Amino acid sequence: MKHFEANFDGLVGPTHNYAGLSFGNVASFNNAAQASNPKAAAKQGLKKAKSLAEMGMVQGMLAPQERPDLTTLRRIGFTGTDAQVLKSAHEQAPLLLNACCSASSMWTANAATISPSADTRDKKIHFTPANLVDKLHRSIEPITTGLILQSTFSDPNHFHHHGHLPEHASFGDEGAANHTRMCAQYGESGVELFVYGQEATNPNAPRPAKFPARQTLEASRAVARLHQLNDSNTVFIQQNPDVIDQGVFHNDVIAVGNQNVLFYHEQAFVDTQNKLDEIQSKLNTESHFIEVPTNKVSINDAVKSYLFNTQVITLPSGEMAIIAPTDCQENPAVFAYLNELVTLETPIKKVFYFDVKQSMQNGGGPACLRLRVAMNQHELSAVNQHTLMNDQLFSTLNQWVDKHYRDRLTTKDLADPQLLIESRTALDELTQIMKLGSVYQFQR
Ligand SMILES: N=C(N)NCCC[C@H](NC(=O)CCC(=O)O)C(=O)O
Repeated sequence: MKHFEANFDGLVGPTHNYAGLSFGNVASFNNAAQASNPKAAAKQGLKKAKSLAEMGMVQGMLAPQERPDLTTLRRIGFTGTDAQVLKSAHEQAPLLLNACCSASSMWTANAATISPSADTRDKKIHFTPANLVDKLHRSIEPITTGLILQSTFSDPNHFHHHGHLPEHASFGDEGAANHTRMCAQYGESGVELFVYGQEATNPNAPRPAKFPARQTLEASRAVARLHQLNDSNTVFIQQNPDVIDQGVFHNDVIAVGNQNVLFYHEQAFVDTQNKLDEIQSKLNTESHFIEVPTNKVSINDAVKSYLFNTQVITLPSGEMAIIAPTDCQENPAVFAYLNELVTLETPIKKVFYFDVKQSMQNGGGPACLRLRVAMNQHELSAVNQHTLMNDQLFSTLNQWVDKHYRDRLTTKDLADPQLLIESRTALDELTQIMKLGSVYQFQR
């Protein structure tokens, strides 16, 4: 049976803005308080998704979350009409209002961890929404994420949905941004790499000194248990705490895998050689470990350009390609490295560049914008077909963006009651376009 990797990109929501909410994420901090362009952001994302579909990839879209999040604002004590809630939050606690308005669900690499049916004991695809507890604005995502995933992958014969992990720092979980899977073919059992930033329950284990380590080993192990994986198809690897302190807030900022390729920076991990040996011993195919040395690409250049937040995809021809942000073209060291990479003896033969600058300015590159689901033809038939990218969905969603999105937004605009109305109107229409049912609180 045919099997492949599908990518589900996050549709950028109407409140996309720069609020400097992510301590440890250099771009988010540096661009705080700049004006954003939600319309351009959504269109950049749609263009990337459509281009991958045109390359012959299976491409889906995941709906954004409801923002401003009035449910959370009421939960923390703001009362009255919706407009009054926004006004008093703006006056009394503007930073909390910003957190409740972030369009951060666009980075669907953080939506969940997914294990394909080839790896799991019950032979179903497993989904665990990430609790994202390290950041307030992201910790309010998992319940709606679960609902959106369930309405996208609804057939219980194929899809096994779990709740998010306990909402405590010991179980900090950032989803697929700290998880990658290696395999020979997508439909064959593979090895799932869980990359964690710290061991929460072991105070003597290494951890970063300056910035938070968002993913814990305890969370990674819990997800592996829930997903019915075992020792022979998992490897747990610690991220190098020194690079977290240089702005590598997720593993997908420093490493990415696809099939038998692991593309990573020399400084990405702790105990690198032993971990590579463990991966190779558990994998039933010859691996290509493509290690990028510091003397070719510094950590600073990797963080600025997002060289590793690229998608490594297998094209229908069997060749691999890298989907990179245009920022990689603009960085001389990184551009030179990529030009050299395609000439080397590795499966990666092409690089395609995409302008996703609206997302990059908040620290989200091409790989942050997508959630990978390895699946077979039967499983794909069981997916909500209205979420799959094609000419029609592309043009419908572009028109929908043109109709509802602003082309300029600052944090000052977030209390505007009109923005709430615009967002709800847009999302209500979107649930009809994508046949999602009532996934939002305002629809319930
Ligand atoms: N690497 C992956 N997979 N995802 C990138 C997530 C970026 C996101 N930025 C933000 O949430 C910034 C929001 C703001 O500052 O307005 C984050 O830090 O969680």
